[in-house]
Amino acid sequence: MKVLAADGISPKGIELLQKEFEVDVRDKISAEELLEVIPQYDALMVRSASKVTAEVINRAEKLKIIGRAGVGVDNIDIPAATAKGIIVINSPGGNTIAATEHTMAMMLAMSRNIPIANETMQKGEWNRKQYVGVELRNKTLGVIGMGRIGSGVAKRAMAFDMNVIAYDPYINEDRAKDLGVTVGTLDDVITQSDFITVHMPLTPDTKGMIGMEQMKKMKKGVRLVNCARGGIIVEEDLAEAVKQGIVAGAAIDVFTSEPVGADHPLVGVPGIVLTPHLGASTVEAQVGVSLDVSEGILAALKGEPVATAVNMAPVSPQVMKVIAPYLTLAERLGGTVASLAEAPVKKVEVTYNGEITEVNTGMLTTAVIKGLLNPIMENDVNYVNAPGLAKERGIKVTEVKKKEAEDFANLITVKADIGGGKNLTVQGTLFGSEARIVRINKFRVDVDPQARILVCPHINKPGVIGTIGTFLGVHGINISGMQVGKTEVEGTSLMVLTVDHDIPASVLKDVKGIDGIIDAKLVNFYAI
Ligand SMILES: NC(=O)c1ccc[n+]([C@@H]2O[C@H](COP(=O)([O-])OP(=O)(O)OC[C@H]3O[C@@H](n4cnc5c(N)ncnc54)[C@H](O)[C@@H]3O)[C@@H](O)[C@H]2O)c1
Ligand SMILES: O=C(O)CC[C@@H](O)C(=O)O
Repeated sequence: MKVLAADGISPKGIELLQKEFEVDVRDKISAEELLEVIPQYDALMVRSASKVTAEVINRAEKLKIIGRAGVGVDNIDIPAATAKGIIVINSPGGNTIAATEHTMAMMLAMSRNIPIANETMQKGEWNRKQYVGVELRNKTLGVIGMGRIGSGVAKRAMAFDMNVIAYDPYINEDRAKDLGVTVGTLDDVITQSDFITVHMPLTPDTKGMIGMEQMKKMKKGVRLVNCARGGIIVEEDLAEAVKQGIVAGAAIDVFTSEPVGADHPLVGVPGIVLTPHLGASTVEAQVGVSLDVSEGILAALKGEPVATAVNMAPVSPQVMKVIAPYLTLAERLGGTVASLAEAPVKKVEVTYNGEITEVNTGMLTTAVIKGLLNPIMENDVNYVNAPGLAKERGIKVTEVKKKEAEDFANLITVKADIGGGKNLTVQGTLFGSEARIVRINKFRVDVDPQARILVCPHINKPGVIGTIGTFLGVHGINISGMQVGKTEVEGTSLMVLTVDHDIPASVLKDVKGIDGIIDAKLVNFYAI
């Protein structure tokens, strides 16, 4: 498999990927070049420079995952990726400290005139009177967006003896109070703050949130900081407000359109400090984000779920710890159902019993659907596209949770409605860390869902098992394991043979013709 690492990704993550995959590193790649080369790649890693548009995504032929070495995924067309079943991951925390510290650096640099003082001194000037600054102590800092970076900035600002007032419509008020932050409305922040810093993504709600109208309501001498996304503060309005003295100063790291040239409205305005999107540019953060996305890409290319996928329901690390051991089992139960079903599955009910019901099992249900669809779909089915594909095919999926354990501490039951009043049920559990299928329809079994299994309901009479063994042997198919159902149902039993070789359709047809064999279905776990 091939990975393209664009935009100057730190070598640490690339080294990790190179152990398993071929990695092409293109620190600078134009939009045209990206379009041209994308069909070759299974995974793409970018920072903020490359725009992964719908056109790039639709041109991709093998792409399975896009890794954003950073937080903001606004340079990736997520709906286009989701529609194609491409996982998009980011590094939600890898550069938090870097961006937090950059915000503090910008706030201090702006309030103490450091950039201009340095610039003039480098020219041999000694201007002490001209560059008198203001202190942070006892000032009110308004934080808009109290997520990872906003909270980090608030905490640090309090160490500078600032009062912090925050606005975030989705804020966890208890956490804000624990931090010692006052929670207010947007208007409170705008009218009461001496410094205002924004830390939210660029969305239709946040775009242009701070323009001339808001700036005119602000305290005289207010200073603004934007290390989040260009466009949250209207650039032309900010330039004008600083020129007119409505706003005393600004420190801006991010821009509506990057890179920025000398013609940008904020360039050359005295009182405005600019940096070229350096918020995440520390050695530590670049190593962090590079490792985060590389680990995600490694997992995704092995078909494992990635907790940092942004186009899937988020799964917390705590929940992931509980459900991770069951993912393969769930997928194999789905695959077993697909292989045993005589007709298209119309409905799937996944029932969870036992302790596992205490966490969100949504991802396990997706794993069941992934396993159910993978053997029958041309294209790869993954955690991103499985729910949508099931819906497209009219398969209704429901989840049931029963806290009480049955015979096993935890049990997953997949019941499929295959129409005509017929159902198919497969149950599985974990014995330690080992997956086991413990029931197929009414038959109690103990099957290791590995390699290939041949599932044969048969009449419980002498000679049937021997005949099938000899028949497969004649066709060069070795049996490496065998299980006969522990229950007999109306004179029938279930035989599950682990076979070392694929069974051609013609041989399978003949197996079905053996006296006493009711049916024979191959479950090939390599294809699930
Ligand atoms: N300059 C850089 O290099 C750099 C580096 C890292 C992150 N960032 C950017 O910083 C921003 C914040 O990153 P984070 O990691 O703290 O994200 P986060 O997801 O932890 O926090 C974002 C916060 O914004 C809040 N929010 C959303 N809509 C809002 C609205 N309408 N009004 C107020 N608050 C709103 C959310 O509730 C959330 O708490 C992102 O845009 C990210 O891309 C920039
Ligand atoms: O890649 C970068 O350096 C910028 C990253 C930053 O904007 C982010 O959203 O994480």
